[in-house]
Amino acid sequence: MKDVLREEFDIIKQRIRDKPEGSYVAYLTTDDKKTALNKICEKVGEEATETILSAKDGVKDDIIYESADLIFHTLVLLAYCGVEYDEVMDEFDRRRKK
Ligand SMILES: N=c1c2ncn([C@@H]3O[C@H](COP(=O)(O)OP(=O)(O)OP(=O)(O)O)[C@@H](O)[C@H]3O)c2ncn1[C@@H]1O[C@H](COP(=O)(O)O)[C@@H](O)[C@H]1O
Repeated sequence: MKDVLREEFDIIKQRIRDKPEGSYVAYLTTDDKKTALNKICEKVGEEATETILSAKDGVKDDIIYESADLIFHTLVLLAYCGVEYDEVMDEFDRRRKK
């Protein structure tokens, strides 16, 4: 099965590295480290709140849309902090009840 999240993570890393014109990820990550981290964390917090509100409203399409925003910004945070996708997957694997 195609691993869309892994592919997305690789694109995010490429955008952080190359900072192409018009890239949203580049916009979030181009400032000095403290500012960039604040910008990313603010988005993660905002999207978490929107996900919670959508769950409470109970509209499935909104929950999907907002949680995709949350997961996307979490991937940006991980990539910016130098965490590899596989390191998070390994942690899930470690927790899995065998
Ligand atoms: N998956 C995403 C993605 N998900 C969300 N976003 C952006 O995240 C921002 C979310 O901000 P807001 O919540 O304020 O905006 P909103 O969701 O439109 O509005 P509300 O939820 O507030 O109603 C928007 O600007 C979205 O465009 C994304 N921006 C980019 N990607 C992917 O990331 C990769 C790199 O993108 P670029 O860096 O733009 O090249 C590409 O594969 C893109 O498809």
